Amino acid sequence: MAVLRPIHVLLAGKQEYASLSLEGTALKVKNPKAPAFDIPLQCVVASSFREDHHHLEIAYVSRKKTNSPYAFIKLQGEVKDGDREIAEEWCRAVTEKAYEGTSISDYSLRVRQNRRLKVLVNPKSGTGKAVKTFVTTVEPILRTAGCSLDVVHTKHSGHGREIASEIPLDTYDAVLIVSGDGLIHEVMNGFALHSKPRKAFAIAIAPIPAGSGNALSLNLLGLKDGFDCVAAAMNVLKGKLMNVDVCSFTQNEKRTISFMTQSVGMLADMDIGTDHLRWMGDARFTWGFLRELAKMKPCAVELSYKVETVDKKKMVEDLRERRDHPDKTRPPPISSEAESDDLPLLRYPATDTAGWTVHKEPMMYVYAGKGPYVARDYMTFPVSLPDDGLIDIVARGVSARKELLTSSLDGWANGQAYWNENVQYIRAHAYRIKPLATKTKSTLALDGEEFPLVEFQVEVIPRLATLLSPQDHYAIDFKI
Ligand SMILES: Nc1ncnc2c1ncn2[C@@H]1O[C@H](COP(=O)(O)OP(=O)(O)OP(=O)(O)O)[C@@H](O)[C@H]1O
Repeated sequence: MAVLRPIHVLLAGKQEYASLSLEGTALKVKNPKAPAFDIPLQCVVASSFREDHHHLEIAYVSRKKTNSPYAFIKLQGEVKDGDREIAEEWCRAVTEKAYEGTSISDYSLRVRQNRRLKVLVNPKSGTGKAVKTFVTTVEPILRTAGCSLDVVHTKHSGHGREIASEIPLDTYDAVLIVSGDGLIHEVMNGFALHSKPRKAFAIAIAPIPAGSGNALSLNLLGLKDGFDCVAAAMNVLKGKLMNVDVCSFTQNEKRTISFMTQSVGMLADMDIGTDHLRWMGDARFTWGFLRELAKMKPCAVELSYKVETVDKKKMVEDLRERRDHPDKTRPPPISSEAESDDLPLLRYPATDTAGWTVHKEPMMYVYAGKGPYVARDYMTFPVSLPDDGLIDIVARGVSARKELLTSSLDGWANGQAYWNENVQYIRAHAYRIKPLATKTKSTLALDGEEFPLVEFQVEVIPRLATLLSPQDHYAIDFKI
């Protein structure tokens, strides 16, 4: 493009003009008396020119070092006389290029600039810093990018569900959840109560990690960026729409949406038993695990499942295929036009038992879910796929305390516990849990929230929910 010849700018604090030029997928900034540097276009938030002050601004995010978190930076200066007549068009072209490629052609909902966002901030999540994090870190990025924001601070437990159940359709491009996984669970269950649930689920959800576990954020952004609110804000601006499976959890004929995990046994006790320690951040899970390890209490439940595969090598192969060939292996989106507005009926009524495998031996825990991470350092489902219509189940046999300790804490951090022979890893269409002993108190955790441990069934609703994601698969840090 002709206007994208280099532009010359006197940057703040400098004596000589720097040249800014677009080279490939980056803006190159060359200062006469300082090393040149690149700003990758994918990191550019906005580029603008104010004619009255001849002032140019490039807003972008960058890391100081390879492993440091992202920071939001504004490069500002006065445009040289002679370049001013092209400055406005130059900035517009740079911004346009910075948002190019953020749509994926076969997903009809195009990612747009200036997104319209409903923002839910939970003042009580995690270490209680959600409001401050949003105002100081996230909001400036979104406003600079020209997003429109409708911000609500949740006032009580259940408030997120109420808002989501009445959310107007065709008004927001995404719902931002400045909290942890609990508020995401609420919003999805609010969508399920909406008068047009399928259409509500088509509104993308984007997490801003301000909770303690932040599993969804880890699954979308990876271990390095999963707790980085600047990276999460960039996902809000540039993330692609990713359709993901959710689970339909039925207990006493009541249906609840579970987007992440269900657990019984020691891992549920570890999660629910440390809820009052949210101020500790995710260190609470390690503390809780050690506490449960001291008790070594197996859980007495019957697990039955409609299996797809138990072949661990095959599941790794499927993961590799999905990662290496996302376009070939991604199932087509479910067209909201062709479907009814309602949620699908259950495919597996309680009477359906043919072809189900039943497992009654004592176990330390049963953990089922979608998405590799359940918390930082806890990659429980390393081979999980977002949209295969299946749920991954981990059933941990009873073993010696020492073996459980060494294989778990180390093995979960990098997912290698997957290969442990005491870990049965099942990929299923649906499963059921029936408590066998009524005297031992046991816990059921659904997306990290406590539920009564009475009989329940889980089956997958394929690709019902929509997320914003930098890539259209989970961020996979599992060595395969
Ligand atoms: N104003 C409020 N007062 C009390 N509770 C609230 C309020 N707003 C939301 N909640 C509740 O706070 C709970 C905890 O939030 P959330 O799960 O998002 O954070 P977290 O537990 O710190 O993080 P994570 O689930 O990732 O570990 C949610 O279940 C939600 O219902």
